Amino acid sequence: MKLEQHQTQGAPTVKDRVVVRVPASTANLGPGFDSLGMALSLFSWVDLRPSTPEEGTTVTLLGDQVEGVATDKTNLVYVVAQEVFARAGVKLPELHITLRSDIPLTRGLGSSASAIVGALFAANELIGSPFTVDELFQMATAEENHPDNVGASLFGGIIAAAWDGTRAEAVRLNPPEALEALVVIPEFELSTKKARTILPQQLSLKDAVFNVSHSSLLTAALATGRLDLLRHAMRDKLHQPYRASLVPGMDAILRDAADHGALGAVLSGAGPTLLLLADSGSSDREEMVRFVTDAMAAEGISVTTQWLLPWPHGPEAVVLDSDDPKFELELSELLPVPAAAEVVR
Ligand SMILES: Nc1ncnc2c1ncn2[C@@H]1O[C@H](COP(=O)(O)OP(=O)(O)OP(=O)(O)O)[C@@H](O)[C@H]1O
Ligand SMILES: N[C@@H](CCO)C(=O)O
Repeated sequence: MKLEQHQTQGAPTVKDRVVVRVPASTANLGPGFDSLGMALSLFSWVDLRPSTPEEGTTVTLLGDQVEGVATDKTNLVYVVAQEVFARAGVKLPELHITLRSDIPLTRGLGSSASAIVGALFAANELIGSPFTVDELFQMATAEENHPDNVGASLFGGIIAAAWDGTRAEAVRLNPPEALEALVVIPEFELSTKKARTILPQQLSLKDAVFNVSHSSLLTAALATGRLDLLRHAMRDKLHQPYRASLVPGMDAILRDAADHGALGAVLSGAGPTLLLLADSGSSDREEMVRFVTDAMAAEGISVTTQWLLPWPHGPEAVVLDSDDPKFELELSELLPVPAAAEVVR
């Protein structure tokens, strides 16, 4: 039966259920601090259904990676969804929220950005999509305070973005065909807040020029498929040198990864995950994994390594009426983890 009580005259018809799958992201790509991002083939899911005042708001968490996430109205997804409803003039104070994420929390793989983008996208779909994707991008950037992770999760592929505090702009690039990524995820968490506090407030002109030039070179290299330039172009003097003390083993990996088969290596977002890019046609995958595992073990840190692909799509959504035979299916049955073969660029 449809939830007629959520339809009011002149207001959009509220849907019964929306499930969204959103990709993870890696930000900065080295020199492109707060401006370059790439979506990755690792996912989180947001499932929204309107609830009643009697049932109230519920938050159900699925899987290990969302352990510890708030299950009351302080939950990021609830808060962001309410911002969408408020802006649209729709009242939906009670929600049934189900969250699954395969993106580890506070590791530099954009878990908060995927939750924000998932909440914005699902909430917008739930009330009949009053907002454009650009409007969602503006809201996501204001929420996260930088456009790199949210832009990648929202548009897919690689994005070059800028935010002046009022308006965000982004250009999406198709990832080069042969590009793949090895993520090296340490066992410890590092909050973005802590990893930003350690940054200096001022930079020398020399270091600023270094970053502007390398970020420009990297963007052009990615746009034209010049993978041979990544080793040179992915260097950074704005954030990584200052964050190195928070991630033991990082210096050695960034310095030597290219000698062990990587195209380039960087801190993923605010860390502590490290990202090594590779050429699927020529890189020695086993040697790369051995190298990073040994380098981190030498510092007493155990890591999980995972091979991922640049993911070309933003959020994908399924909108369901309560009389749909699929209505009771779990979110990852509606939107399963895609097979690698589905990555068509
Ligand atoms: N699926 C989710 N649902 C609700 N809240 C989430 C979810 N995923 C992440 N969060 C919130 O985001 C916080 C992590 O944000 P933080 O910016 O520190 O790390 P990150 O986004 O994983 O890394 P980075 O921004 O460096 O890529 C979590 O502690 C949690 O509060
Ligand atoms: N650009 C951001 C990404 C983390 O959210 C940073 O490096 O702090």
